[in-house]
Amino acid sequence: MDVVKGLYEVAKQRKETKQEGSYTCYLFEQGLDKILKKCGEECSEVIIAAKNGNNEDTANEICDLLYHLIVMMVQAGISVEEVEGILEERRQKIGNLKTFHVSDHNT
Ligand SMILES: N=c1c2ncn([C@@H]3O[C@H](COP(=O)(O)OP(=O)(O)OP(=O)(O)O)[C@@H](O)[C@H]3O)c2ncn1[C@@H]1O[C@H](COP(=O)(O)O)[C@@H](O)[C@H]1O
Repeated sequence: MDVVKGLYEVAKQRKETKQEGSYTCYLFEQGLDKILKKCGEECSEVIIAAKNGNNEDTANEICDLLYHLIVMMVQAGISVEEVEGILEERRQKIGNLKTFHVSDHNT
């Protein structure tokens, strides 16, 4: 989470203070639609890389996706602590597999 927090802080600073040549500033200038479009695009690239079985490419695409998700979180005002809290709550819970009955599926 430290790397994520560090990246989040940089993105927050970019939103507050314009910086020449900053891709993050460019995203904030373009707005939410552009940021969300990039999240979708990067998500598709993760899927294709994973399908192709190249772990190095997949890891790189995951980093692109994480970065764009962090920019989206800053834009929306969702803190890293908020996400961390939910993950921590879920970590306490085990046996999450929902039981499946054929009769449930047919209704
Ligand atoms: N982690 C990243 C990061 N990951 C990906 N990218 C950029 O995301 C872009 C995605 O590439 P694409 O080809 O999909 O997009 P594009 O064609 O360049 O642009 P558009 O499609 O959005 O118009 C590239 O320009 C990457 O450089 C990132 N840009 C910035 N960061 C972090 O943000 C920090 C601040 O960066 P700046 O805001 O540029 O100073 C950096 O130090 C990094 O830590």
